[in-house]
Amino acid sequence: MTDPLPWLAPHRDTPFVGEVLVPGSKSLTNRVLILAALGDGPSVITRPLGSRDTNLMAAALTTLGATIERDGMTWTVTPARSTGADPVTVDCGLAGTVMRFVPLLAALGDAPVTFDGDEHARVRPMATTIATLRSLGVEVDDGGRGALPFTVHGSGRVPGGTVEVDASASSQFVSALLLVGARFEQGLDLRHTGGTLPSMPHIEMTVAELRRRGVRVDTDEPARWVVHPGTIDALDVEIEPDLSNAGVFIAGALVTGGEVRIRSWPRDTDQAGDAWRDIVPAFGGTVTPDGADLVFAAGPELTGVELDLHDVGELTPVIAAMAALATTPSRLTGVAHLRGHETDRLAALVTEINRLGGDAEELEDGLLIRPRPLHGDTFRTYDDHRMAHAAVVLGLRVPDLLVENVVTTIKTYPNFAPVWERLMTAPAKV
Ligand SMILES: O=C(O)C1=C[C@@H](OP(=O)(O)O)[C@@H](O)[C@H](O)C1
Ligand SMILES: C=C(OP(=O)(O)O)C(=O)O
Repeated sequence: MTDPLPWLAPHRDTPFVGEVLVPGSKSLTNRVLILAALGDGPSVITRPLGSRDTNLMAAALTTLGATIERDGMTWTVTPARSTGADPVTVDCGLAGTVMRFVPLLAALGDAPVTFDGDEHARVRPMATTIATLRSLGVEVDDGGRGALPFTVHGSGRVPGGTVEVDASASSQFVSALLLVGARFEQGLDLRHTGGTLPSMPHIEMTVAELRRRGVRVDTDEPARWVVHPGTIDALDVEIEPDLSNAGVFIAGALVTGGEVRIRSWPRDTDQAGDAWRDIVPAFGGTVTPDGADLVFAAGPELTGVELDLHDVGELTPVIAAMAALATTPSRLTGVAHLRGHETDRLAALVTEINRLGGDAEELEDGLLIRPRPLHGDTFRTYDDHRMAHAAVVLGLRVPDLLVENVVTTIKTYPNFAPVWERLMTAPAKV
């Protein structure tokens, strides 16, 4: 879905003071959907995220034989009784979790499954998925491209055992294997062999969700995971609010000198977005628990930051927007792998911040941002929801900023633009 007309981002000269309950977590919803589809009985998911990425995941699992009944904010997932053998196609859109996780499930079935996605999905790193499947003895026809589209020819069983992956381009290659490892005949003994491993909280989330469903996962050695073969228990769960997406509202409060209450912030969570509790003080702001909520408030000055974002790379675009509006320079490192995200986020952020008159520079593994007065222009979003989030944060302080294709935010946040407009155009509270 694309918007033909650029959207004028709300701008304000007064502090934004408000509260928001963000929709459910993408990463949790898509893991819980997969584990429910592999479970030993039906599972009920409450407050799932209903966005493009999770709808694509639900459609993919349905294509592979699961049944998903939706009743408002409750989805009931019944695993496939038996999979057919007729060829089927899965649309991955631009969703990393669909393109990396679902091919491993396809390997467990009998039907040839062809995976494809958006134009840009065809350049996202997928060679590790293809190599992994082949090392597990699964036939993959990729026409020699090492990328989407490709067809997985499952044979109904995967012996499993020892597997080595280089997941330096994405933690999702590890999570994909862990999610299905218990269903391999010998389980899985997985080692990451690459130099760096990004997004560790996302891998920890995968392990935690497996353990909650009775799967034995040993993590005694760094970069090694042993998943014991066995069943995956069905489990009814409620999905936590998406803390990464909460970041755009937190940034809105910080760049306007205001305050935002994020409702129902989970006290104990595996989400990468929990890192906002540490990032906000680095920008000079404060974080105060209040009942089930967290209140994030601006400090006297929005100071620049030196942050290694290796573990929480998906927060980078919004942090970069805040950095461009700060009073001192910022250095963001540890995120070379962002070049393989929805777009090359390092190049995109430099181009778009500098289009507004900013001074951003690409580093080998991150960004250097020196604040400068910015002017309005059309901020390109490259079909990347988080580039749109960066744009609207900048628009709060930069007049006449137009956001190209703001609707791209439906990837992880239905209705984002109207919600943002309503909150950000509300009168200042006194
Ligand atoms: O497993 C997941 O749910 C995710 C893992 C991370 O991917 P990378 O390790 O590729 O950054 C993250 O950035 C992405 O938004 C979601
Ligand atoms: C990198 C992201 O998404 P994906 O799951 O498509 O990799 C993201 O949401 O920032």
